[in-house]
Amino acid sequence: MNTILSATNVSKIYGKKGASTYTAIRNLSFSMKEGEFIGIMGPSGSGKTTLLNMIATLDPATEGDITINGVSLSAMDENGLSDFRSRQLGFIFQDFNLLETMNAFENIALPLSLQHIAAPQIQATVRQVAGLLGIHDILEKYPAELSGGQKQRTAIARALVHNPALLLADEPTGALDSKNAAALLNTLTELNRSQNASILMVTHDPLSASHCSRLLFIKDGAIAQELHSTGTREQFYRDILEVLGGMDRELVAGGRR
Ligand SMILES: Nc1ncnc2c1ncn2[C@@H]1O[C@H](COP(=O)(O)OP(=O)(O)OP(=O)(O)O)[C@@H](O)[C@H]1O
Repeated sequence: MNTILSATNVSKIYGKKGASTYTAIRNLSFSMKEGEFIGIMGPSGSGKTTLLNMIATLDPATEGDITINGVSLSAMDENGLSDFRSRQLGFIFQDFNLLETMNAFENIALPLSLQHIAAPQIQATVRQVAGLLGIHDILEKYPAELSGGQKQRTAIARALVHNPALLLADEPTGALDSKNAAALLNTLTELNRSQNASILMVTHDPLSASHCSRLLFIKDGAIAQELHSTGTREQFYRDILEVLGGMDRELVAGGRR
């Protein structure tokens, strides 16, 4: 299996040298194979969003390098990164980020329209992805006319339509009720299994995390622990709670020192 993502000795230091600086990610390395569903967990302020932003090509690493689909991010300039982002990455945001003035079809088509792909091909691709997500009958509707679940499926379709190498999700269930959260996680799991989609998801929620095949626990900007799903999802959920309990106990003990 191909390596889809590798981070090598990556550090992120906020602030200018000489002035006060803060090391949010320190010398972190990991790699991800095509078709993995990786979750990133960790306490507030541990560096999860910082790491995701670097992988998303939105913020450069201060040290080290990130390679996605064989391409080194540090070797590209702003234009190269922007082009790479729109072709190789798919984003699922907590609040969907659908454009209210466009209907579902146009929202889903956006990544393809930006790449100037011909209209007949856009039609065919959007309809195929909409079929995969069961939303082919709502394509003419505007976001205001969609249910929460339909908005979420539209957002996933938009993240997938250009067949990205890597799907990035930041707390994707954060704004959803438990029914829609479960539906979203089932959809991601299904995409991972049936389409071999590579998914990297930041989450605080142990239940969401239990859908992943592997979890990285970040603490103080470094990987403190890794957990693989080997048995059932229920067992994985229990293992996650155990690790989180251990991290909480350490934090409390650290606070008492
Ligand atoms: N632009 C910035 N300048 C300075 N420090 C920053 C900046 N962005 C983040 N930080 C600091 O880096 C650390 C990691 O932040 P980050 O947002 O990555 O944490 P997180 O794990 O995603 O937290 P949360 O779970 O609360 O979203 C925090 O201590 C934060 O204050």
